[in-house]
Amino acid sequence: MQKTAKLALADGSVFTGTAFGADGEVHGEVVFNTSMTGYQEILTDPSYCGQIVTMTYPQIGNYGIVPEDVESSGIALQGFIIRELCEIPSNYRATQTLDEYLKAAGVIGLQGIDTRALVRKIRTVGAMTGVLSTVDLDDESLVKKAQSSPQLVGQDLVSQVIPQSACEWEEGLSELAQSSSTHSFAGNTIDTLKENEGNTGCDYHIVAIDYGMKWNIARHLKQLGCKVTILPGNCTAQDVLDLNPDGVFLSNGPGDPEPLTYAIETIRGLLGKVPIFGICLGHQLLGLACGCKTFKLKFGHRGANQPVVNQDTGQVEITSQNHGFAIDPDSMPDEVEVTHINMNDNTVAGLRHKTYPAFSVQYHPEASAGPHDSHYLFQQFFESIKQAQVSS
Ligand SMILES: NC(=O)CC[C@H](N)C(=O)O
Repeated sequence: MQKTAKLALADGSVFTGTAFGADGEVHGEVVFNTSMTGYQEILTDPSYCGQIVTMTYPQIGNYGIVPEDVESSGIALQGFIIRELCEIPSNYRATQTLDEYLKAAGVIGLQGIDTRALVRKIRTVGAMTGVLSTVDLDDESLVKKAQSSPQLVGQDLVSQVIPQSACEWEEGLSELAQSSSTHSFAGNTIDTLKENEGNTGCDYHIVAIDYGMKWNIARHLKQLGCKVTILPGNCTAQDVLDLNPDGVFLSNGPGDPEPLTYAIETIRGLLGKVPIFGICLGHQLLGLACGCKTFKLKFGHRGANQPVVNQDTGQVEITSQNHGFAIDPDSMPDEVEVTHINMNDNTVAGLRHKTYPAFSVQYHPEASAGPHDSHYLFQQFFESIKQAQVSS
């Protein structure tokens, strides 16, 4: 029997559809993702903590759930909204349907609403707080709850998703990921790249500071030959330096970067002492540590086809993105320069410190899901480590 679920937004609108996944009630910032594939990677990306995610692609669930494709140990997002659930997936790798997966994880799903109308509203009004419920179906009550639920700005959501302790990361890319990555390396496999380009990270010890890291980043670093030590996002600069790393990686993560003063302080303590590479939240935190400011975008960038232009080469990369905040270019101190720009709205998509070996991007070179155009950034990180070692 079909069960009703409702989404109410803080602006007073209510969307009524059919429930799938778990029962209950949640609140969160309602955002949308335009990727045609990758719902499993989106569900398990810890950066969505505190958010209710709507997919714009009309049918979701077609290839089921594959245990080895997860980006973290669980689902951090609050709720999942789609136009239509595919109930009979077709994929030899799948072990579960999307419905079964969300039920087991206790995550509420809503299907059968006009997701295009919802996305147009978010684009017009901006990302809003919403309440998703299968238990309270009273419109007025739900709208009131949406209006009184906390906003995402100003909250520290990282503390909800960071690992409890340090660990060594041992997993490389899956065989399938390795073979599909070959396209993006101009016909080279990762192994031939290692042989041809010499030191592509082999033997480097990378400390990855985990603010809610997508596992495919660690898989890439491992696959490229690094020893990868993961430290929780609340570590100190001394914790990192005690491990004597060759390079430090700053991960993606959820929510507003500005309240994360402990992370910003740690990065300040590392700048100039060790080469740094940051992705997404890691990029925003590096910027803040260098003296930049961040601001909230109207509705963010979440999808797998965001065009970014590299200011050094003039080349355009098609990138995977998931963020709601960005670096304010007017706040940049002289020591920092913009390296990449998002071509949809000219926001800052990459930066570099002019004197210290430290750079970062607002998007996801590890893809998962998405194109592999930006994989070269891992090589760039290794190059900056090599140069730092030569000149020291
Ligand atoms: N994927 C991420 O790291 C997201 C960064 C940050 N939480 C934002 O929304 O902008």
